[in-house]
Amino acid sequence: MAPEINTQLTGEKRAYVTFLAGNGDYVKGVVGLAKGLRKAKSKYPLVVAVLPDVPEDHRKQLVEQGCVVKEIQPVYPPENQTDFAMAYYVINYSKLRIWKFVEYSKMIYLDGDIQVFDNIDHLFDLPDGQFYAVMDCFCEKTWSHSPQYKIGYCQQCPDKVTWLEAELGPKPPLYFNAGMFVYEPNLSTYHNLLETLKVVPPTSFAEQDFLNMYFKDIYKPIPLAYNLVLAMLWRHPENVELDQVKVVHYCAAGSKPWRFTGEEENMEREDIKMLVKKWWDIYNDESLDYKNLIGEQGGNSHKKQQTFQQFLEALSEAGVLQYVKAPSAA
Ligand SMILES: O=c1ccn([C@@H]2O[C@H](COP(=O)(O)OP(=O)(O)O)[C@@H](O)[C@H]2O)c(=O)[nH]1
Ligand SMILES: OC[C@H]1O[C@H](O[C@@H]2[C@@H](O)[C@H](O)[C@@H](O)[C@H](O)[C@@H]2O)[C@H](O)[C@@H](O)[C@H]1O
Ligand SMILES: [Mn+2]
Repeated sequence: MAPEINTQLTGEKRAYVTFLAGNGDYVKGVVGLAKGLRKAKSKYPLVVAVLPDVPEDHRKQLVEQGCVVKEIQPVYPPENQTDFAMAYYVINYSKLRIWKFVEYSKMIYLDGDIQVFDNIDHLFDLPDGQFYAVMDCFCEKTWSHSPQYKIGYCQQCPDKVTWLEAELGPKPPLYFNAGMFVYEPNLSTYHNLLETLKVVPPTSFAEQDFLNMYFKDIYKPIPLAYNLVLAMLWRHPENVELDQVKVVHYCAAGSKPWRFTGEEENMEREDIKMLVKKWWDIYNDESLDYKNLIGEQGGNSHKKQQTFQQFLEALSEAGVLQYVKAPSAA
């Protein structure tokens, strides 16, 4: 499809956004995500917030896949001795920079290890003023540091083990997985996030814990179909309707499709192997490459689009209209 101007005359600009750090293989995840959003016929672009260490050729790949690449500076937590659940989680605080993308009124954040298999554009129409995300699960070993894990309590099955308020204090508020969320960029929120971060001691799940603390009063759970944390398949199968799942989050140890070996625990499961194949089918589908879709439209509509873009630029310069020149659906 031709690159659409992501313009709504109401000034409501929307986009998906992901985060890329390092010169490693996560870029494959982001390319896969860009192609998955295109296959799901999303009408919004994919913005990629890249750290300075993302090499030029990775950035070029993303632009060639129709992504809007925006460089951000890292965000570090205060000096700490925290034993993060994964040592590399410390770079995930940089995700906080996406709150300053105020040229967009609403964004959906997706980790680079997420794939969108069905259109979820309707989530942009959720009421403003809330923070939407899917509830996480506390049953994996990555949670072994937590009181929840120690007593076998999980919000996914709150009646299985009673939370003993007398012993443990108040039950923890609902907790979301920070691999996917619907939010509104806002400069004062952005500055307040960074100021608050300076005085909050870091904890195991880094920015995920921080975001849960920060947004706990406006957090609204959305169905698991919008962010299937793979561990749910073996921890809470009764909560999963796999054929209804729209978004899959390859966060379980050993499940990243681009480095999948099938050797880690649970990776021999047929549903995991099916989901990894589904990811590869999109990644390898050349018909989903941005350049091939533009080619299909033929040059003339591309020419028309360029003229239209010049027209919009003129309106924008005149201050009549704000628009973001962006390809559609990444
Ligand atoms: O080396 C890295 C590690 C992480 N990420 C980004 O940070 C996100 C969060 O990390 P990850 O998904 O590995 O955490 P998990 O969801 O597996 O706990 C990734 O999806 C990527 O978007 C990245 O770009 N490079
Ligand atoms: O930096 C902390 C990360 O914490 C989260 O991942 C965790 C969490 O989901 C645990 O509940 C699982 O047990 C674990 O496997 C998984 O990696 C987010 O997915 C990621 O985006 C990022 O915020
Ligand atoms: Mn992830």
